[in-house]
Amino acid sequence: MTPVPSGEPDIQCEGLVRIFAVADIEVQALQGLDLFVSRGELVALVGASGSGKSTLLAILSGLDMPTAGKAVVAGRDLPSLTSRDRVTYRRDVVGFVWQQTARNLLPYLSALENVELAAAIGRRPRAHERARRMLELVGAAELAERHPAELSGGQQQRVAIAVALVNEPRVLLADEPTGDLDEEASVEVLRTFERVNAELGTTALIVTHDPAVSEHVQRTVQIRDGRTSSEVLRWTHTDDEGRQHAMAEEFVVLDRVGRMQLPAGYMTSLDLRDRVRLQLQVDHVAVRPGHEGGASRPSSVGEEGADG
Ligand SMILES: Nc1ncnc2c1ncn2[C@@H]1O[C@H](COP(=O)(O)OP(=O)(O)OP(=O)(O)O)[C@@H](O)[C@H]1O
Repeated sequence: MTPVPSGEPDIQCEGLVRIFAVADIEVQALQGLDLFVSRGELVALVGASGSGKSTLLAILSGLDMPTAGKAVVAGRDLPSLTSRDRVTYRRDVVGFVWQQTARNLLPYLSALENVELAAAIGRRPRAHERARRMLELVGAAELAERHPAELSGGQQQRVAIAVALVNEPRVLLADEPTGDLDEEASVEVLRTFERVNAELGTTALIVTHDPAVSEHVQRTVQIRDGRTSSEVLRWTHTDDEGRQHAMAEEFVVLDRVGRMQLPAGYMTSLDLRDRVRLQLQVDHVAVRPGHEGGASRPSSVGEEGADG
């Protein structure tokens, strides 16, 4: 596989399309999705049920192939990987944490044995020491000898993070890792993601419905109808007196050809539908309903400014 060029984002999706054919019907699960995640970033992906989150994760984890578009993870061009490359990719490049704890851990092995087994499959030397170190990192050192049935849901997910990271993957993918947990356990698991991201610098993408996630990540990306629609960026601002303030701002995602998604609430409140009028102002673009004042008249080719 090709070496990773430095400075490239760890996850690059451009114009990603995934169409499922069910009987005579085609379902467009991803409709030209763009997503870039830099090396070492911790990003949450949120979106309504059916918006395409799991489809994206299946592609990024090497389980599914896109119908069209670009998907590059840690320098690996996913659509062009052979089935053999795919095995190496899944073993060495990406780690996973799934919602269902049973999918993450083997029930008849202790926490430590689960992590050791993953290290052995990854053919890593000193599997035992590595596994112990990983359990320490996720705050589960004292749980090493317990079997999954003897651990709470949150503890199981922390051990699952140790399993996912023991082979030092470049990218960690998590699908609803807090989906089955109560609020307290969710926070504990999200803090663990923050800690491993800070200490190991692993790039992480967490798919979630959990509204608490945004406080634990640098960026929350919203996906709607198979495309990224908005992003919330978070940062810490230090004022003149040295006090630190948590800041957040939401942006709408604009792709390279100028497409964006208006928030559903804006469309409803101004009854924006079918077509709209755009007007270029000095420092912004105005969007107005296209169906007022005889507006539904189609503008002729070459007519400047649909606002007339
Ligand atoms: N194997 C499949 N065959 C047919 N349609 C599929 C398949 N997988 C997903 N879809 C469809 O693609 C769309 C996106 O589904 P996906 O599971 O990616 O959404 P999601 O955002 O992960 O939803 P949820 O939050 O409920 O898990 C949906 O309309 C879904 O019905």
